[in-house]
Amino acid sequence: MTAAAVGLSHSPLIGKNDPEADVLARVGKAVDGAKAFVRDFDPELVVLYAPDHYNGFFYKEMPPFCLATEAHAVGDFGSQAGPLSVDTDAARALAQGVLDRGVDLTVSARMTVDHGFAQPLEVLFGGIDRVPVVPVFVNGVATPLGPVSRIRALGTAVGEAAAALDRRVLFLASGGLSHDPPVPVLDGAPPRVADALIEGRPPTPEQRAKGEQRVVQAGRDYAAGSTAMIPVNPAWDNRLLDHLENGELAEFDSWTVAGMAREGGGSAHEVRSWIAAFASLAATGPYAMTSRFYEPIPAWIAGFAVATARER
Ligand SMILES: O=C(O)/C=C/c1cccc(O)c1O
Ligand SMILES: [Fe+2]
Repeated sequence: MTAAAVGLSHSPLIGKNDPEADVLARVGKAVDGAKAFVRDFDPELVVLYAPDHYNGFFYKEMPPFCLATEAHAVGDFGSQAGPLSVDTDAARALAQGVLDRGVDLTVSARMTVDHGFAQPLEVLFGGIDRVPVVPVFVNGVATPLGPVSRIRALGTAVGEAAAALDRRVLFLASGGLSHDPPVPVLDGAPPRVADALIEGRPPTPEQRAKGEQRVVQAGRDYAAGSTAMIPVNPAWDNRLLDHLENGELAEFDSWTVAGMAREGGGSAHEVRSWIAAFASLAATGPYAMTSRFYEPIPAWIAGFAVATARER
């Protein structure tokens, strides 16, 4: 088995609320580097760790993580809609392998995903149906959240199970780093919002457009500095990237949910996808980070990072 990893921040505001041209050019160069890395690695299977933003997972049942044997994207914020090219046999094998290793994985035979999954597949592969993929939802938004050590355990178990597949496997992380977008919170929500977060009734096109416009406006406010949201935290983000680069994954076990939210904002928990992906790569052997890009981009409500890594 050969393994590699890519971490890529997502933002639904890309292309809708863009920063200055020089920032865009630097991001474009980093993304082009990641694309070349992926092309060169030529994965036979992508294990994609990503969060959801109340499009697929709701409080009626909210697992800490869940692996899909089939998945379709809703197409929020203009992302691609439709079925993902899930490798169902590989997904079943990984699910069994993770459960055999004592991690209580939930499985979905019809997962609904949003831009968190669609965007990295579109950016790196040109579409959500171009490469065999095993989607793994990692809750990074809906509290309560469990200890980060369990995410590391999930990533390790997936990596060990993937090693048995004897294929070129790319572990791909979508999300984070520090950011505090206006994703709704159940605690204290008015009854109508609480009901939507619990039941997950699909929004009408008008409701979806209104919700998306709210996020676009929040990005404008964030960029203008006139907001109550927790600012992007480059020091915290770079500490995370340092630990990933140095293979110090056990360091994350002492990171607390409250501390992460305080330092990185309500959606900083999306870094769980990164921790899972790098734990998977580490489980296959020693690795080296081969590229690392970071920039705070308030217009996208994102501590925006792109990193690539492969086994030594
Ligand atoms: O409201 C949403 O669905 C998502 C918002 C958002 C904004 C910026 C960065 C992210 O990672 C997000 O999920
Ligand atoms: Fe997100």
